[in-house]
Amino acid sequence: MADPASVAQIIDGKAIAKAIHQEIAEEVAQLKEQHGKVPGLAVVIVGERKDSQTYVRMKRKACAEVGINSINVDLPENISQEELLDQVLELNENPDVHGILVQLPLPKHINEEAILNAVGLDKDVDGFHPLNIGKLCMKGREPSSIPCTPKGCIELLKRSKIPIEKKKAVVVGRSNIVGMPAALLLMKNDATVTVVHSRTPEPQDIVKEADIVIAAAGQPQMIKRDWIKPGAAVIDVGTNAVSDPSKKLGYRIVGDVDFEEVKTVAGWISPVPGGVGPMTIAMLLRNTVDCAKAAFASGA
Ligand SMILES: Nc1nc2c(c(=O)[nH]1)N[C@@H](CN(C=O)c1ccc(C(=O)N[C@@H](CCC(=O)O)C(=O)O)cc1)CN2
Repeated sequence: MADPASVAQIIDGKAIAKAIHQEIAEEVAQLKEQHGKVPGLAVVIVGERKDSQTYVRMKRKACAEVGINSINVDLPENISQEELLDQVLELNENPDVHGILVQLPLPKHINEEAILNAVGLDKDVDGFHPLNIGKLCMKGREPSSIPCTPKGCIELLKRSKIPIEKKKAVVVGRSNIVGMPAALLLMKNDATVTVVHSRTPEPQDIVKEADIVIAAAGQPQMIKRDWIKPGAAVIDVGTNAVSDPSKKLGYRIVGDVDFEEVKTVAGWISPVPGGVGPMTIAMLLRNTVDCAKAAFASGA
């Protein structure tokens, strides 16, 4: 039985995201008053993947709730590379669109890199354009947008008053959309950062040294109690569906962290669901409003 005195503080991502939605709704109302127009986000989805459909529905609903105009672009699975590219180029030219989000993953026959490179820098609300990622790598450079999930992780730490500067941070996973940019962002915030991945020998020995752990490996409940330094902050990015016949859908979502075990040793822990996921969407709204503000300021 866990000692209740040693149970971690739960980082309530849902509540933090709700507060951010409220802040954004107020900003959008002000923009409408000042400029007579609201930010517009094009949410592009290709195909029928159930998980992507769910995330896109959540993004469109969040836009509606805060007053952002969501421009829905639903495309068939068999769309060609050229047709998709044309859609993105058209959105780049549309003055009512301030942000373009192409839901990932794309079908296998589409060259993801070519599509993400085509999103205009000033509308890159996902922060996946190579120039934005390049600027994230460099000292003294500011990307126009920062990828939503890693930005959400940092926001969770900051709003929970967890110090980052001078701390040892370990990122588990090196994906383009989470692990790699999360490591860069932690470094920008003056943490000392190590990345462990599927080819790292004995990753638990490295994770055990961390004051801050960002788990983004895509491996259900991989991180156990004995991987974690007592008092560490553990941010779980995993969204893994595991079979659970007792659930209506036949599965449930778990993170990369064994929550029940790790909460008995960590100082802070973000749950799944209700941790980083809602922050991904809150940061998308944030990036959209920031892109719109830059466009309005430039007279667009
Ligand atoms: N273009 C992009 N594609 C993808 C991104 C992204 O940032 N940009 N990230 C992921 C998926 N994702 C957003 O698209 C995302 C994942 C999870 C959640 C979320 O709120 N999850 C809930 C649980 C939901 C459930 O029960 O299924 C939670 O954690 O509480 C939001 C967004 C891949 N693609």
